[in-house]
Amino acid sequence: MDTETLQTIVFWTASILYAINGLGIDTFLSEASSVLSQRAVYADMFGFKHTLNNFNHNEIAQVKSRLLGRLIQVQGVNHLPKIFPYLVKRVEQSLDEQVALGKTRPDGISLPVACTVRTITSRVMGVLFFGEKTSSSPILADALLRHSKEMVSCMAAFRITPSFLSSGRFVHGILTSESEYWNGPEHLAQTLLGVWFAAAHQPWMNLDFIILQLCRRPDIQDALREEIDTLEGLTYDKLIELPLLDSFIKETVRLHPLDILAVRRKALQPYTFTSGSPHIPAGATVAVSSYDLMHNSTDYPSSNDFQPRRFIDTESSVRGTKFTEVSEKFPVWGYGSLACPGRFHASIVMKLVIAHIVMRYEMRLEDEKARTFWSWETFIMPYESTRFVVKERTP
Ligand code: HEM
Repeated sequence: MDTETLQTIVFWTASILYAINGLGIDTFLSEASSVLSQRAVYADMFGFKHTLNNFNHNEIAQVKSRLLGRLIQVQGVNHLPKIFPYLVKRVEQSLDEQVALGKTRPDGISLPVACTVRTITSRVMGVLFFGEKTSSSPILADALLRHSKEMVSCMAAFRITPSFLSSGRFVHGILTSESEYWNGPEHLAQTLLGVWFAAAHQPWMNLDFIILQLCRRPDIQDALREEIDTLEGLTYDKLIELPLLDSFIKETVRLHPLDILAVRRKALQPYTFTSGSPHIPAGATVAVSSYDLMHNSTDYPSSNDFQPRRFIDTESSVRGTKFTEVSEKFPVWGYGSLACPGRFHASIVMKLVIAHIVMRYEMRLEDEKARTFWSWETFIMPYESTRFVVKERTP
């Protein structure tokens, strides 16, 4: 794909999806702000309208519903340095647990990449969401781990279920017996689980691709060790500033985004952009091609090459930009006022997990030829069966 994909019209199973890069994300979002809904996209994608009552799935952008996001982004980030030591403890503990579950081989311990990073990420995020004590309950920890997996299964199921079967009354009636269930604390819990899904689902998949990259590149493992070794004691402030770690993560995510589209918005009414095109019918989804934006050869010279130091060394405009930065050149966090409020949480958890794994183990793929990812619609997903071998480093 290239930037000409702007006017690409992709016919999807039920709705029409337009990839619009030529307008620029700013124009696309500001011009059509009164008719485009982010929430309606996720409601369709995850089937919320079938399972959540009182959920205004066609909302455009109200201050009240953004409150949680604002809290995460402002208050949540302010608290990260204080929570950091508890996160470190949980990473160490869950890494030990996962390694103990691995298969011993003459050259190390073999572990499934996806299951290992998913479990560690979920355990660490659990501390952020529920505190050290509550999140250490094995029942809660397992339920949290299962939740995002089951959400993804529901998402796939609702995409293929005939609409009369997945209608709100049918499924909701079974789940709740049409009671007041969703109006009380359970409604609050459901909202929290919505944010939990946002937090638990994506970081582990990014980490999966990062571990695969590290396995293929022992030189990067060494370079990261050298960088982390320069720190005297791992603190939040020091970890977020490590340039190679940040650039390496950002480059891996640039080349392996989980979705080749970004900033998806559903048109609640028909809309024609002032330039005269494109015309978006009501019910269609509009998005930008993150693939094209992140392969643009002006910002990313030799854009298909993996360059772990790209954001440190390049002469292009992306030099010095950080993983957590929201930009048209890196739209994985979305864009504008609805951009992901949890990106600082995601970044610190990912950095902590990588730092601990590379400092304790050397790693490689169990089978160099194993398939590592598959795609579904516009999504790219890690294979569950890919394994890596970790070997304890000698100090
Ligand atoms: C690598 C990990 C993550 C990625 C790639 C990611 C990406 C995104 C994207 C693309 C959006 C939609 C933005 C838009 O449509 O413009 C979003 C929304 C959101 N994310 Fe994340 N996210 C990640 C981790 C997290 C974490 C750890 C949290 C919570 C601590 C979180 C909480 C949220 C919430 C609450 C929203 C909805 C915001 C709103 O509607 O105002 N995300 N995320």
